[in-house]
Amino acid sequence: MRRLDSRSPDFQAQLRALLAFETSQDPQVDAAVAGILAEVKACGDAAVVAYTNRFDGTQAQTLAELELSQHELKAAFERLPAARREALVAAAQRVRQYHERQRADSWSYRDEDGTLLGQQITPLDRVGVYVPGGKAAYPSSVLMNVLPAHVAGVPEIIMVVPTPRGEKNDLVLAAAHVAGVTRAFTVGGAQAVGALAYGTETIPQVDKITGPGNAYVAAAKRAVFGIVGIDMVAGPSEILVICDGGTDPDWVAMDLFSQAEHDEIAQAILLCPDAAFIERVEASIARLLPTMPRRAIIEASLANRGALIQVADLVEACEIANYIAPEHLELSVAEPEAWLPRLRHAGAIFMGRFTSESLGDYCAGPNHVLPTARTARYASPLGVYDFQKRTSLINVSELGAQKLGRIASELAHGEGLSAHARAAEMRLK
Ligand SMILES: NC(=O)c1ccc[n+]([C@@H]2O[C@H](COP(=O)([O-])OP(=O)(O)OC[C@H]3O[C@@H](n4cnc5c(N)ncnc54)[C@H](O)[C@@H]3O)[C@@H](O)[C@H]2O)c1
Ligand SMILES: N[C@H](CO)Cc1c[nH]c[nH+]1
Ligand SMILES: [Zn+2]
Repeated sequence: MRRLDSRSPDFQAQLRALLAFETSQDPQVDAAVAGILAEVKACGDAAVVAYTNRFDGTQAQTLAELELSQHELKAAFERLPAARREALVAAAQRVRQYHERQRADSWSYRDEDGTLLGQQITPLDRVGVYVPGGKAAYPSSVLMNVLPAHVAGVPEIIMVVPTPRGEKNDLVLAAAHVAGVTRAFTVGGAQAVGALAYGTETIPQVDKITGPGNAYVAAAKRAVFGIVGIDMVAGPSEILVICDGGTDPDWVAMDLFSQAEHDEIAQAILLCPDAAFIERVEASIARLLPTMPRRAIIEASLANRGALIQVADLVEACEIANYIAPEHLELSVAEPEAWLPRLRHAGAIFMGRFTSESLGDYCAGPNHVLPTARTARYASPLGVYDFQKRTSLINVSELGAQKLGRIASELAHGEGLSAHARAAEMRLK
C-alpha cells in the first residue's frame, strides 16, 4: 500500500493521480451497453431473456419464468435461520425510522394580496430498483433502495436482481419481502435497466431507476437518463479514515479492508498526523490480511488505489478530506464533533472510534447508497427525496392579478412576447 506525505513537493500531483477515476466511461462498455439497450427497446422480453441466459448462465424461455412471486419472497423469509431473520427485520426497522424523518410535506403561504404560492409534494408513480448480484448478493441494498421509496409513498416498486446460474439468494428475496416490493424479476445488467426504462411485454416501464451496479449497469443508467430519472451513477466503494492516532490500529486496518473487499478498484485511504501510528496500521494490515477470505480482492484494491497519508495535523486532514469528497468518511478521533464543522464534502461521516463504516452499510439507519468518485462535492445520499417530486402551486387573487399583471406585462414586452403580455393585461381592471 503506498505511503504519501503531504509535505512532499509533489503531493498534490500524487493525490490527483490517486483519485483519478472516471465511472463507466469505458468506450467498450458504452458500446456493448448501447447494443443491449437498442435490442431491449426493439425486441422487449425476448432480448431480456436472451441476454440474461447469455450473461447469467440461465436457461429461461420466457421472462415470466424470471419473475419472483410474492409467495416465493415470503417463503425465503420464512426459511431464514431465526437470527438472520431478526437481524433483517431490525435493520429494516432502523432504516425505515431514519428515512421517515426525510419525508417532505407540501407547503403554501398567501402573500399580502391573498395570492397562494406553494409546493405540492407527490411520490413518483412507479420506480425500478436495481439490486446488484453478479459477484455478490446485496440484501442490504434491497432495504436501502426500497424502504425510502415506500416512505415516500411510491405505490409500485419493481425490483430487478441478477441471479447468476439461476441461483437465488434467500436473504435478497427475504429482504424484498420485508421491504415490500410490488414485483421482482431475476434479471440484471444493462438488459434489466433497459427493460425498466422502455418497458417490455412483462416488465412495466418505470419513472425512475435507482440502485448501484457494475460498469454495465452504470453505463446503462447513464444512457437511459432522460427517458427515466436516475438517482446517481455509483462507482466503486470508497473509505477515507481520518485518525488522530488514538484508535486501535487493528480497527483502522479492518475498516480500510471493509470497503477494499468490495472490489479490486475500491479505494481505502488513511489520513493521520502520527507517523508511528501509520506504521502500526501497516503492521496490522500485514498481520490481518492473510486471515481475510477476500484477501485477493483486498490486496488488489489496497495496491491499486489505497494510500496511507501522513498529514501535518488534523486541520490539514480535514482540508484534504474536503478535496477527496469521499463516499464514506470515518472521523476516528477523540472529539469528532469538534472537527465536524470543518468537513463539507462526504457522502456519510462516521463519527468517533466506535462508529465503523460497516454499521452504516447494514443497520445504523442512514442510506448506504452514496455519492462516489468525488461527486459528494455536489450530490447527496439516496433518500426519500429521490422518490418524491415537487410541483409549484400558484393561485393568484383578483387583487394579485393587478399587481403581477403590470409587472409581467412590462417584462413580456421587454422580451417581445406579446401573447404573454396580453394574457396578463386582459386580467387588469
Ligand atoms: N454503492 C453501493 O451502495 C453499492 C452497494 C452494493 C454493491 N455495490 C457495487 O455494485 C457492483 C456490483 O457489481 P456485480 O458485477 O457484482 O453485479 P451487477 O448486478 O451490477 O452486474 C451483474 C450483471 O452485469 C452484466 N454483465 C456482466 N458481464 C457483462 C459483459 N461482459 N457484458 C455485458 N453485461 C455484463 C450481466 O448482465 C450481469 O447480470 C460492485 O462494484 C459493488 O461494489 C455498490
Ligand atoms: N459499502 C457499500 C456501499 O459503498 C454498501 C454495502 C452493501 N453491503 C456491504 N456494503
Ligand atoms: Zn460495504
